[in-house]
Amino acid sequence: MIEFIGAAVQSDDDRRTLLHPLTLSLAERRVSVIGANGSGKSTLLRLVNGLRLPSQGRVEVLGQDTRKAGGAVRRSVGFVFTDPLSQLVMPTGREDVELSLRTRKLPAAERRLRAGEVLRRFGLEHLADRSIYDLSGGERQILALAVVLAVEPRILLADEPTTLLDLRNDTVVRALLAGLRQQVVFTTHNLDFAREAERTLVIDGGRVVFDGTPDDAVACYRALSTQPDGGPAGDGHLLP
Ligand SMILES: Nc1ncnc2c1ncn2[C@@H]1O[C@H](COP(=O)(O)OP(=O)(O)OP(=O)(O)O)[C@@H](O)[C@H]1O
Repeated sequence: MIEFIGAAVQSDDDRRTLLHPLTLSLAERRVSVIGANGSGKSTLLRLVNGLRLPSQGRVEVLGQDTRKAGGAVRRSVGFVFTDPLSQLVMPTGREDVELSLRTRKLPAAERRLRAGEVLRRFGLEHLADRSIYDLSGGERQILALAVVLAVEPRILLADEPTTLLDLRNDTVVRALLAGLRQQVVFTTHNLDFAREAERTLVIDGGRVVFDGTPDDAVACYRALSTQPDGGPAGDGHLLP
C-alpha cells in the first residue's frame, strides 16, 4: 500500500511546483501513470521510494514514512529507471546481481549461487559474464529488472521501462512485469501498456487530474492532449 498524504514537491529553487498536493492511496497490484513530457510522472514515482522527499505532506509505503524510514522504504521498494545504464554499475550482469544481493548480507558463496538462479530465471545466464556495454538495449533493460528483483522488493516502481525496447523486447518486459506477484507502479507513454494496469493516474502540469480505469484515463489523456483546455472524460474519480 502506497499513501500520498497531502504530498507536494517544489523545485530545488522553490520557484516551481513540480507536484501539487496529492492525497490518495494505491493498493492495486498494477497501477499505471500517464501524462505529457514533464508533467510530473517521474517525480511522483521518486516520491514513493524516497528518492525525492515531499516539500509538504508525507508519503507512506507499507506503513512507513519515506522521510523517517528512508532506508527501510528503499529495501522494500525497487526502482527501475528508463535508461538501464544509469543503474547497471558493474562491468558484467553477474556482478551487478551479486552487488544487489549484498544488501541482503548473504555470504559470498550464497550470493554467487543466488545470482546464478536469478540470471537463469530471467533467461540471462548466457549473457551474465559479458560486458554490459556489449548487451543490446533490451537485454540491458531485462538485466536491470533482474538486478532490482533479485532482492525481492515488495513493490516495484518502473519509469518508462519499455521506452527503449523494440517490439519483441517490449513484449518480453511487459509479460515479465505482468507475471510479478509484487505491486507494480509504472509510467509509460505507451497507452496499450498503460491499459494493462488495474488503475491509471493521469498527470497534467504536476496535478493528478484523473484517477480511474485505464480506458477512461486514456480517453482523458487524449482529450487533454488534443484540446488545449480539454477536460477529463469518463467515469473516473476527478481530483481537485
Ligand atoms: N530537481 C528539479 N528541479 C527543478 N525542476 C525539476 C527537478 N526535477 C524535475 N524537474 C522538472 O519537473 C517537471 C516534471 O519532471 P518529471 O521528470 O517528473 O516529468 P515526467 O512526467 O516524468 O516527464 P517525461 O515524460 O519527459 O519523462 C519537469 O519540468 C522537470 O524539468
